[in-house]
Amino acid sequence: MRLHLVTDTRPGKNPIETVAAALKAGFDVIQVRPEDHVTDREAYELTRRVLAMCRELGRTCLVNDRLHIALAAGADGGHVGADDLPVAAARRILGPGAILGATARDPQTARRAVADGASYLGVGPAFATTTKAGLPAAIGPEGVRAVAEAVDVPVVAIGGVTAARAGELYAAGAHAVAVVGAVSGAEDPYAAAMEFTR
Ligand SMILES: Cc1ncc(COP(=O)(O)OP(=O)(O)O)c(N)n1
Ligand SMILES: Cc1ncsc1CCOP(=O)(O)O
Ligand SMILES: [Mg+2]
Repeated sequence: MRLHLVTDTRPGKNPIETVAAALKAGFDVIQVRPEDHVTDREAYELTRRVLAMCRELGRTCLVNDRLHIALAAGADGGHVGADDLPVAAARRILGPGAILGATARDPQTARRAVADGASYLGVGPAFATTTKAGLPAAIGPEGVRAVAEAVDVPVVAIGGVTAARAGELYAAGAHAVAVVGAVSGAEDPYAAAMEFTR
């Protein structure tokens, strides 16, 4: 699970086209991240389509925030952060076998999340991003390293990740990087995704 694509469901974006490009380029994990304006029905239908695409290639499909949709669609797991269900509650809902990601920006939060049942940590924003508003300052590769050294689960660096800068994050101990804009905002999403797999 070294390359995660997180879907972009903002108006004007085409998440299915971006997911297809990322899968073709070799991304291992797709996280369906429905924006707030997306209804549960739409999020469910998007997840079913993405899951079918992942299943064909043996890749992993996760759902951000909306764990009932992860369960209903039969996805591999979900991801929660500070404004979502607590990690322990999310684990109870998803069950022991599911993949459960949790957001952590510092070692203390990271250790707590792992103790509560997280199977990987989403860590960031690694670099400045315009994709999500209201985030704290970027923690940089050194912030990612601090979390990676504190836990024994995979760390997934997120936020402002480009193909050019992914190497710094792997070098800092990130097991994987998660990407939104660098692929979904590209004129040619497949070419952009291939930059990562190269
Ligand atoms: C891999 C990964 N890491 C972090 C996040 C962010 O989750 P969260 O803090 O709950 O913010 P939202 O994505 O829900 O806006 C993530 N989605 N994936
Ligand atoms: C959801 C989220 N959580 C922290 S940064 C981020 C958005 C990352 O998007 P991008 O890859 O376009 O910077
Ligand atoms: Mg969330």
